[in-house]
Amino acid sequence: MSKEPDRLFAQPLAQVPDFAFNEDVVRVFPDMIKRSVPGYPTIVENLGVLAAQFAQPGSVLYDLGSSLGAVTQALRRHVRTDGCRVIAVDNSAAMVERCREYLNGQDSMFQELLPVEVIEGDILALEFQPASVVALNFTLQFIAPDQRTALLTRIRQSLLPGGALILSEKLRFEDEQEHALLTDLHIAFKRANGYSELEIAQKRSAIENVMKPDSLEEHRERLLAAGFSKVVPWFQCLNFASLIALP
Ligand SMILES: Nc1ncnc2c1ncn2[C@@H]1O[C@H](C[S@+](CC[C@H]([NH3+])C(=O)[O-])CC(=O)[O-])[C@@H](O)[C@H]1O
Ligand SMILES: O=C(O)C(=O)Cc1ccccc1
Repeated sequence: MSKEPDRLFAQPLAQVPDFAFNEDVVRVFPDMIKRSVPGYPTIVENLGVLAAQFAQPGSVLYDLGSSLGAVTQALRRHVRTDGCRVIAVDNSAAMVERCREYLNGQDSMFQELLPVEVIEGDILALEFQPASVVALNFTLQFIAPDQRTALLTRIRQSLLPGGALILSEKLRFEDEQEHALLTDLHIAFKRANGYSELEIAQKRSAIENVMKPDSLEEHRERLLAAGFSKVVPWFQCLNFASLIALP
C-alpha cells in the first residue's frame, strides 16, 4: 500500500477543480481517507466481520466503489463461507489499476483467499448477480441524488434471503445546530490529523459539487422505498455512519 502523504490541497490554488478520483488522488488515497474519515479503519475491518454473518454459501459479495480494495481485503480476512467470491467495481481507471496490483500481490502470497474479480465500470450500469453481501462504503454519496433510489432498488432485488447491504456515508443533519457542531468537530478531527486550514478549505470546495450527503432520515426512507425491510445503524463517529439494510 502506498504510504505517500496527502498534500494535494496544501498549496493555494487559483481555482480549486472539482474533486476526481484521478492518478494524483490514487497515489495518496490510503492516507487521505484515513486522515479525513473518522472511524474509517474500524468501519472497514468490522465490515468484514459483519459480512461474515450474512455471507451465504456459493454467492457473490459486492464491493461497490471499491477504490483500492480495502473492503475487498477485509472480506477476504473475515469471510469463510464456502464458494463465495468477491466482485469489486469502480469507475476510476486509476483506482482499478492500482487495486488489481494490490490484490494480485495478495493472490500470489496466499492460496486460500476468496476469488476476486475487479471490474472497471459504472455501478449504475451493472447487471447484478444474486448476492448475499453488498458493500457501499462511502460510494453512494458520489452517485447523483436522482439515481440513488433506482440503484438501491436494483441492489435490493439482487439480495438473497439472509443477506445484507452495508451502507457507509458522510451524514448531513436536519437540525442546523447538530449539523454545525458535527461539521466543526469533523474539521477538528482533520486538523488533529495534520491538515492545515487551507487544505481543509480547498478540499471542502473541491468536494462540494461532487459529493452530496443525505441525512440518516433520508437514508432510512430511501432504503425502505427501495424495498428493504429494516435499517439498523451499527456505527457512527462524528458525521460519518454505517448502516445495515436487510432485504
Ligand atoms: N458510478 C460509479 N461507479 C463505480 N464507482 C464509482 C462511481 N462513482 C464513484 N465511484 C467510486 O467510488 C469510490 C468512492 S471512495 C470509496 C472508498 C472505498 N469503498 C473504501 O472503503 O476504501 C469514497 C471516498 O473517497 O470518500 C471512488 O473510488 C470512485 O471512483
Ligand atoms: O474529506 C472530507 O471532508 C470528506 O468528507 C471525506 C472524503 C474522503 C476522501 C475523498 C473525498 C471525501
